[in-house]
Amino acid sequence: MSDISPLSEDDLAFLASYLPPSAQRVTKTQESDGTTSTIKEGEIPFVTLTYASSLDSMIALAPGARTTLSGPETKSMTHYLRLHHDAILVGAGTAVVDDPGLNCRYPGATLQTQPQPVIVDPRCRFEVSSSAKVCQLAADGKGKAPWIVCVEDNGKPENDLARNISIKTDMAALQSSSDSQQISMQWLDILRALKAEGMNSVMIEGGATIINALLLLPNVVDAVIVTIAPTWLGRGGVNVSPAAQSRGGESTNAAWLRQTSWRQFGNDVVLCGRLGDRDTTT
Ligand SMILES: NC(=O)C1=CN([C@@H]2O[C@H](COP(=O)(O)OP(=O)(O)OC[C@H]3O[C@@H](n4cnc5c(N)ncnc54)[C@H](OP(=O)(O)O)[C@@H]3O)[C@@H](O)[C@H]2O)C=CC1
Ligand SMILES: Nc1nc(O)c(N)c(N[C@@H]2O[C@H](COP(=O)(O)O)[C@@H](O)[C@H]2O)n1
Repeated sequence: MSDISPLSEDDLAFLASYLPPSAQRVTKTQESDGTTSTIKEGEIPFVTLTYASSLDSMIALAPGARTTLSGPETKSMTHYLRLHHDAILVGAGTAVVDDPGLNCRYPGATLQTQPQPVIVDPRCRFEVSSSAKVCQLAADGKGKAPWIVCVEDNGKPENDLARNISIKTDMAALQSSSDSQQISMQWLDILRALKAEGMNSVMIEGGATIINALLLLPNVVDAVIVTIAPTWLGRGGVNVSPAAQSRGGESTNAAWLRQTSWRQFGNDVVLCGRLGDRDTTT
C-alpha cells in the first residue's frame, strides 16, 4: 500500500495560491550580490523552495544523516507539490547523503507526469549508477532518469542512467580567485538552462547550502513552503540560516516571508509565503 494519501479539499485550497500558475511569470530584477540583471518574462521557471525543518531550524540530525522530519500528512503534501512541478532539484550534498528517489507517488501520478529529477553537482560527487535510488526508479518506470547540472567540459560521460546539463563557468577566474575546490554556478544560469529544456516550474528541496543561498534571492524564488515538525533536532544538526544582510552598515534580517499562510497537517505545521520585505499588510 502507498505511504502517500490524497490531501483533503481544504488542504488543496490552502496550497492553491502558492502552486505554479499556468501563466508565465512577470519581469523581475535580481539584486542579490550588488549586481542588477533583469529576468525577462518566461526566462526562468517558476521556483518553489520547500523543505522540512525542526523547531531549531535544522533539516538533518548531522551532516551525512538522512533524517525524517515530515509526518505522513506533510509527506503526502510534498508528493502533491512534486506532482505540480516539472522538475525537482537537490544539491550534490543531499544526493550523496540521502540517495533520494525524487519521484512522485501521489495518487494518479503517471510516468508522463513525473517530475524531472535535477542534481546540482559541479564536482560529480554523486555516483550515477544502477544502484542509486533515482536510477532504480527510472529503470522501473516509476520516475525519470536524473539530469546532472555540471560545469561545461567537466561532467562525467553521459549514459542511459543520467543526462548532463552543462553550465558555462569561468573556470580560470574561479581557480585564480579561490583556493578551495568549490565551483560556484549562478542560479540564474542554472534556471535559464532548465527553462531552455522545457522546465516551466522547479521545486527546490534542498539541502542547507542551496536553501540558504536561495533565501537571499527573493526575485528568483516565487513561493516558499516549509514543513515545521514539532521537534528540536539539537546542536550539531544541519542548519537553515542564511547570512544576515547589511544595510547602511548595520546588520539586518537575512530574509522575510510575506503573504504568509499557516495550516496544520497532522502533527506538523506548513508555512507558505513569498520572499520579500517585511509584510506590513497583516
Ligand atoms: N529536511 C529536509 O527537507 C531536507 C534535508 N536535507 C538534508 O540536507 C543535508 C545536505 O545539505 P548540504 O550538505 O548543504 O548539501 P546541498 O544538498 O545543499 O548541496 C550542496 C552542494 O551542491 C553544490 N551546489 C549547490 N549550489 C551550487 C551552486 N550555486 N553552484 C555550484 N554548486 C552548487 C555544491 O557541490 P560541491 O560541494 O560538490 O561543490 C554544494 O556543496 C543532508 O543532510 C540532507 O539530508 C536535504 C534536503 C531537504
Ligand atoms: N519534505 C521533506 N521532509 C523530510 O522529512 C525530509 N527528510 C525531506 N527530504 C527531502 O526529500 C528527499 C527524499 O525524498 P525521496 O527519497 O524522493 O522520497 C531528500 O533528498 C530531501 O530533498 N523532505
